[in-house]
Amino acid sequence: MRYVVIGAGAIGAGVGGLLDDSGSEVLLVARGDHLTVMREHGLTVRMPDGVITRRPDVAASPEEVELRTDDVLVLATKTHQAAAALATWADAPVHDGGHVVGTAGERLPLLTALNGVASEEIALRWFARVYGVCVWMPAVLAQPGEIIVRCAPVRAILHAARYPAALADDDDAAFLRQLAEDWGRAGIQVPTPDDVMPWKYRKLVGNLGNAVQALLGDGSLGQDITEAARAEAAAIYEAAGITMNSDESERHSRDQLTAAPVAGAPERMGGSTWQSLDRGSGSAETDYLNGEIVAIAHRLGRTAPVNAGLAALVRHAAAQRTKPGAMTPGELAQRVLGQRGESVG
Ligand SMILES: CC(C)(CO)C(=O)C(=O)O
Repeated sequence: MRYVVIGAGAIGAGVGGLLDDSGSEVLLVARGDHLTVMREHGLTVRMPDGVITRRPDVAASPEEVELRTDDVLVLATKTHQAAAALATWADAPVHDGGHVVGTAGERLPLLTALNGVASEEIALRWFARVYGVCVWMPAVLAQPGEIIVRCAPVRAILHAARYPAALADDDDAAFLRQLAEDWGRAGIQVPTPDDVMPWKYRKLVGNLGNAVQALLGDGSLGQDITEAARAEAAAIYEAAGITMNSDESERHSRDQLTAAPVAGAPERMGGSTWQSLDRGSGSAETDYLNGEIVAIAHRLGRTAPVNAGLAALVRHAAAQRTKPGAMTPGELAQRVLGQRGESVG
């Protein structure tokens, strides 16, 4: 199988670089300076236990790629960019023996390696075979062409399953076995639960703190605000009848993921929302993290003011290209908790 990674940022290029290094065929789709550097100098992945520089194939768009029937598409953009990326790739022709045998949307499996719980439904609009992925991979795009992967020897844990789970058949099981084998050689564990969504809903609760970390610049601050966002999510999940994995099973599944210092890594590094603000990218995926809780609440005729407040502040910070850490814990608590509490850090 060849892995075509659409959106080769921290997660996509991290996975792609490791797969390429362990003998899988890889093609990375990226843009801007990151693409230029990878084209000219290759992709460098720094890890706690070593550095690799690889030269996987790279491309900017489907026009530069001849898709094949053994391709697997790995979507690794942020969720707010997913629809545009998938619409670009869905109609790309797939070739076999010199003939076009269909489109990517009809023929190729698509993995949604993104945070949040929305990308699977988004993908079904264009792709017939969707596999949801719950991504645990602490990684940073440190500079164009260079990714920091922070864990060793296991680099990442990516639970994967057919979406929707009820469609899973023997072909899906065989495909996921092959995937787990290829990715396992790269140090990426791929557990294959029957249904990945309880994992993704649990991970989403963890990711509700990304906004707080990005706004305050430091994940150890504003714990009370993060807890309030998570408590609000738990109440909304319960009201909506959404099941998620227990804290214990999640902790247990991540037992083998150990972060360690990486030589040459920037001193200050945060999660994905922190990285979006730090890069001044103009947008962040918070509307699909904290905003997902707001959407579930609205579906029930309720509100989720803490998560709505965090999402609005990150939207504003991203649009203004404000760097992480522009707010104090007290200011943030005042804005999102109001009279309910005052964060002291
Ligand atoms: C926790 C982590 C780093 C794991 O993949 C993540 O989900 C994020 O940065 O958003």
